[in-house]
Formats: sequence, C-alpha cells, structure tokens
Amino acid sequence: MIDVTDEPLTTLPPRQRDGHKGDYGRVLVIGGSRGMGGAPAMTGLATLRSGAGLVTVATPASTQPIVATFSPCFMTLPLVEDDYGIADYANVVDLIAAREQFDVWAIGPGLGRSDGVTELVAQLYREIPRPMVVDADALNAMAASLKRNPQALANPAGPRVLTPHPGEFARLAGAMPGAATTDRVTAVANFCERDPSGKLTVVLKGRHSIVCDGPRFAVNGTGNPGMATGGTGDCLTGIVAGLLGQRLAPWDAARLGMHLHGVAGDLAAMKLGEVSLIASDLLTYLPEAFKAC
Ligand SMILES: NC(=O)C1=CN([C@@H]2O[C@H](COP(=O)(O)OP(=O)(O)OC[C@H]3O[C@@H](n4cnc5c(N)ncnc54)[C@H](O)[C@@H]3O)[C@@H](O)[C@H]2O)[C@@H](O)CC1
Ligand SMILES: Nc1ncnc2c1ncn2[C@@H]1O[C@H](COP(=O)(O)OP(=O)(O)O)[C@@H](O)[C@H]1O
Ligand SMILES: [Mg+2]
Repeated sequence: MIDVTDEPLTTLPPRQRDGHKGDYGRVLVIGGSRGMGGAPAMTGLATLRSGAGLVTVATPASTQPIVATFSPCFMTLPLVEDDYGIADYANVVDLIAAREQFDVWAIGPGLGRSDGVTELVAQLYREIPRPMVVDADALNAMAASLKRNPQALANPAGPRVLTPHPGEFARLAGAMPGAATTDRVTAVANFCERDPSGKLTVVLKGRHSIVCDGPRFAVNGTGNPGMATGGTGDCLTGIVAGLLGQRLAPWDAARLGMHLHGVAGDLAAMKLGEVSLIASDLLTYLPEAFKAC
C-alpha cells in the first residue's frame, strides 16, 4: 500500500560554530564528456551552493580543464578515455579504490552514452557503499544494463536516489508515465516495488515532481515552466547530493531538494521571467531558497 506523505519537510540542522568541511560532506560528481562539460559543472556548483564541504568532479581528461574553469572551488579528477569515450575498466578500479574518500557520489550529468559508460555505471552502482544520486546518462546506462540482465543492478551496496525525467524514466521502466499525477505516482511506485533492494528513492521530474521510496510518496508544489531549460535537472542532482552530504536521509534529501530547487526556480522566474530563466539563474537564487526554508 503506498501512501502520500503529510510529514513536514526535514530541513538542515543549524551549523555548529566549530563545524568543518568534513561535517558537510565530501561529494564526488562523475560526469561530462566532450561538448557536455557544463552539466557536471552545474551539478558541482549546485552541490556547493547546497552546503557541501568539498566537491570533486571526475570527468574525462579532455573535459577536465574545461570543467575546472567553472569554479576555483572544484577539485577535478581525469577519467581515462579512449577514442570511443570513457574507458571503463581503468576508471572503475581507480574510483572504487577511492570509495572511502567520498561521502556521497553523483553520477551521470553529461556523461554521454557508450559501452564504457554502461560498464562504469553498473559497477559503481553495485559496488559503492555510499549514498549515490543517479541521473541523466547514468540512468540511460542503467537502462542498457537492465535490458541485458534485469537482475544486473538488483542489490546495490548503498542507497540510490534516481532522478529521471519522463524520457529517462521510460527507458528505465519500459513505458512513458502518463501525464496525470495519479498515473505518475502509480508508475514510479510500481517501479520502486519491483526493486528488491529497498535502497531506492526515485524522483520522477516534471511539472509536479514526485518522490517515492516504495511505501510512501510526496508531490512537489514548487517550480514553474521557466525551469524547462537545459541544465536545471543537473542542478537538482547537485542539490540532492549536497543535502545527502550533510547527512539527510535519501527520502528527506530528495523531498527537500526538489522543494528548494523549485523555490529557487520560482524566485528566478519572479525576477527574470519564465522565458529568460536559465539553469545558472537557479544557482544564483538557490541561497535565497535555503534562507527561506
Ligand atoms: N550544458 C550541458 O552540458 C547540458 C548537458 N545535458 C546532458 O545531456 C544529456 C542528455 O539529457 P537530455 O535530458 O537533454 O536528453 P534525453 O534524450 O535524455 O531527454 C530528452 C528527451 O526525453 C524526453 N523528455 C524529456 N523530458 C520530458 C518530459 N518532461 N516529458 C516528456 N518527455 C520528456 C523527450 O523525448 C526529449 O526529447 C544528459 O547527460 C544531460 O545531463 C543536459 O542536462 C543539458 C545541459
Ligand atoms: N513545467 C515545469 N514546471 C516545473 N518544473 C519543471 C517544468 N519543466 C521542467 N521542470 C523541472 O526542470 C528540471 C528538468 O530536468 P532535466 O530534464 O533533467 O534537465 P537537464 O537534464 O537539461 O538538466 C526538472 O527538475 C523538472 O522538474
Ligand atoms: Mg537531466
């Protein structure tokens, strides 16, 4: 039985005067590819703006210098690539070896699609014991793995928060959810129930994003169509990762993240109008959204 939640949003606790970076999370963002360096950069900036202590962006070596220029606050790691994109094995070994260095992982924005990406995502999804936000091309990679073997991702080593838009959800679940909220709730609840791990939280994005973890769901009431612009989903990934890094549970991080994401979008639309709003404006108004929360 799935039930709509009426719990109040869980927000971040006030900061201790002696807080330090480690208290607020070390987040690894894995994303980017030739021509899509902006996506992981927006994710990383949203993670920082959401309070994370440290952000590292792992991105193909060819994209690393571009991503690094987006913020002096980023650290960056080069992913080994061949002529076809990310060379999975070398990256997997290094990244899994680094698993204790990072408290939260966020994978997918701008990552591109290739066999190497599919293999990289599948192995990290299974092996990393920390909370992981899975978005964009990592969701597409999951869909490719599940197509080959429906049990390929059955038992991840840690909690997973998936953030598909309807197109990505259709690839994962096999069918586009209906437009009505009730259809979307049913679609995402069925998807969660099919996952035996009990470690899944899914945010089905759209006009009224829905978060579901199996037994419960919540419908987001903030946001506007000005947010239907490239990069805003990459920002949501970073917000959720930043909240996970500050030790919110996946359910709470997903609910609060989609709420704040929409509030920032509404503040931006009030100032700039829905037509001209772009993803980086959402980052500009995110601090105000946090202050209002
Ligand atoms: N500046 C950058 O580097 C950017 C990179 N991006 C990356 O581009 C890659 C592809 O992501 P996209 O989402 O653009 O491409 P997708 O091919 O995943 O999604 C686009 C298609 O999905 C369907 N779709 C999306 N939203 C829908 C909705 N609300 N209702 C119904 N159908 C819907 C539509 O068929 C649409 O053509 C991702 O890795 C993403 O992170 C994008 O985030 C845009 C910005
Ligand atoms: N009409 C809308 N009203 C409110 N939010 C919207 C609307 N359209 C899109 N959004 C939000 O914008 C974001 C788009 O995500 P996504 O498609 O992944 O963008 P991208 O991959 O380009 O970053 C989602 O969080 C979605 O909820
Ligand atoms: Mg997206």
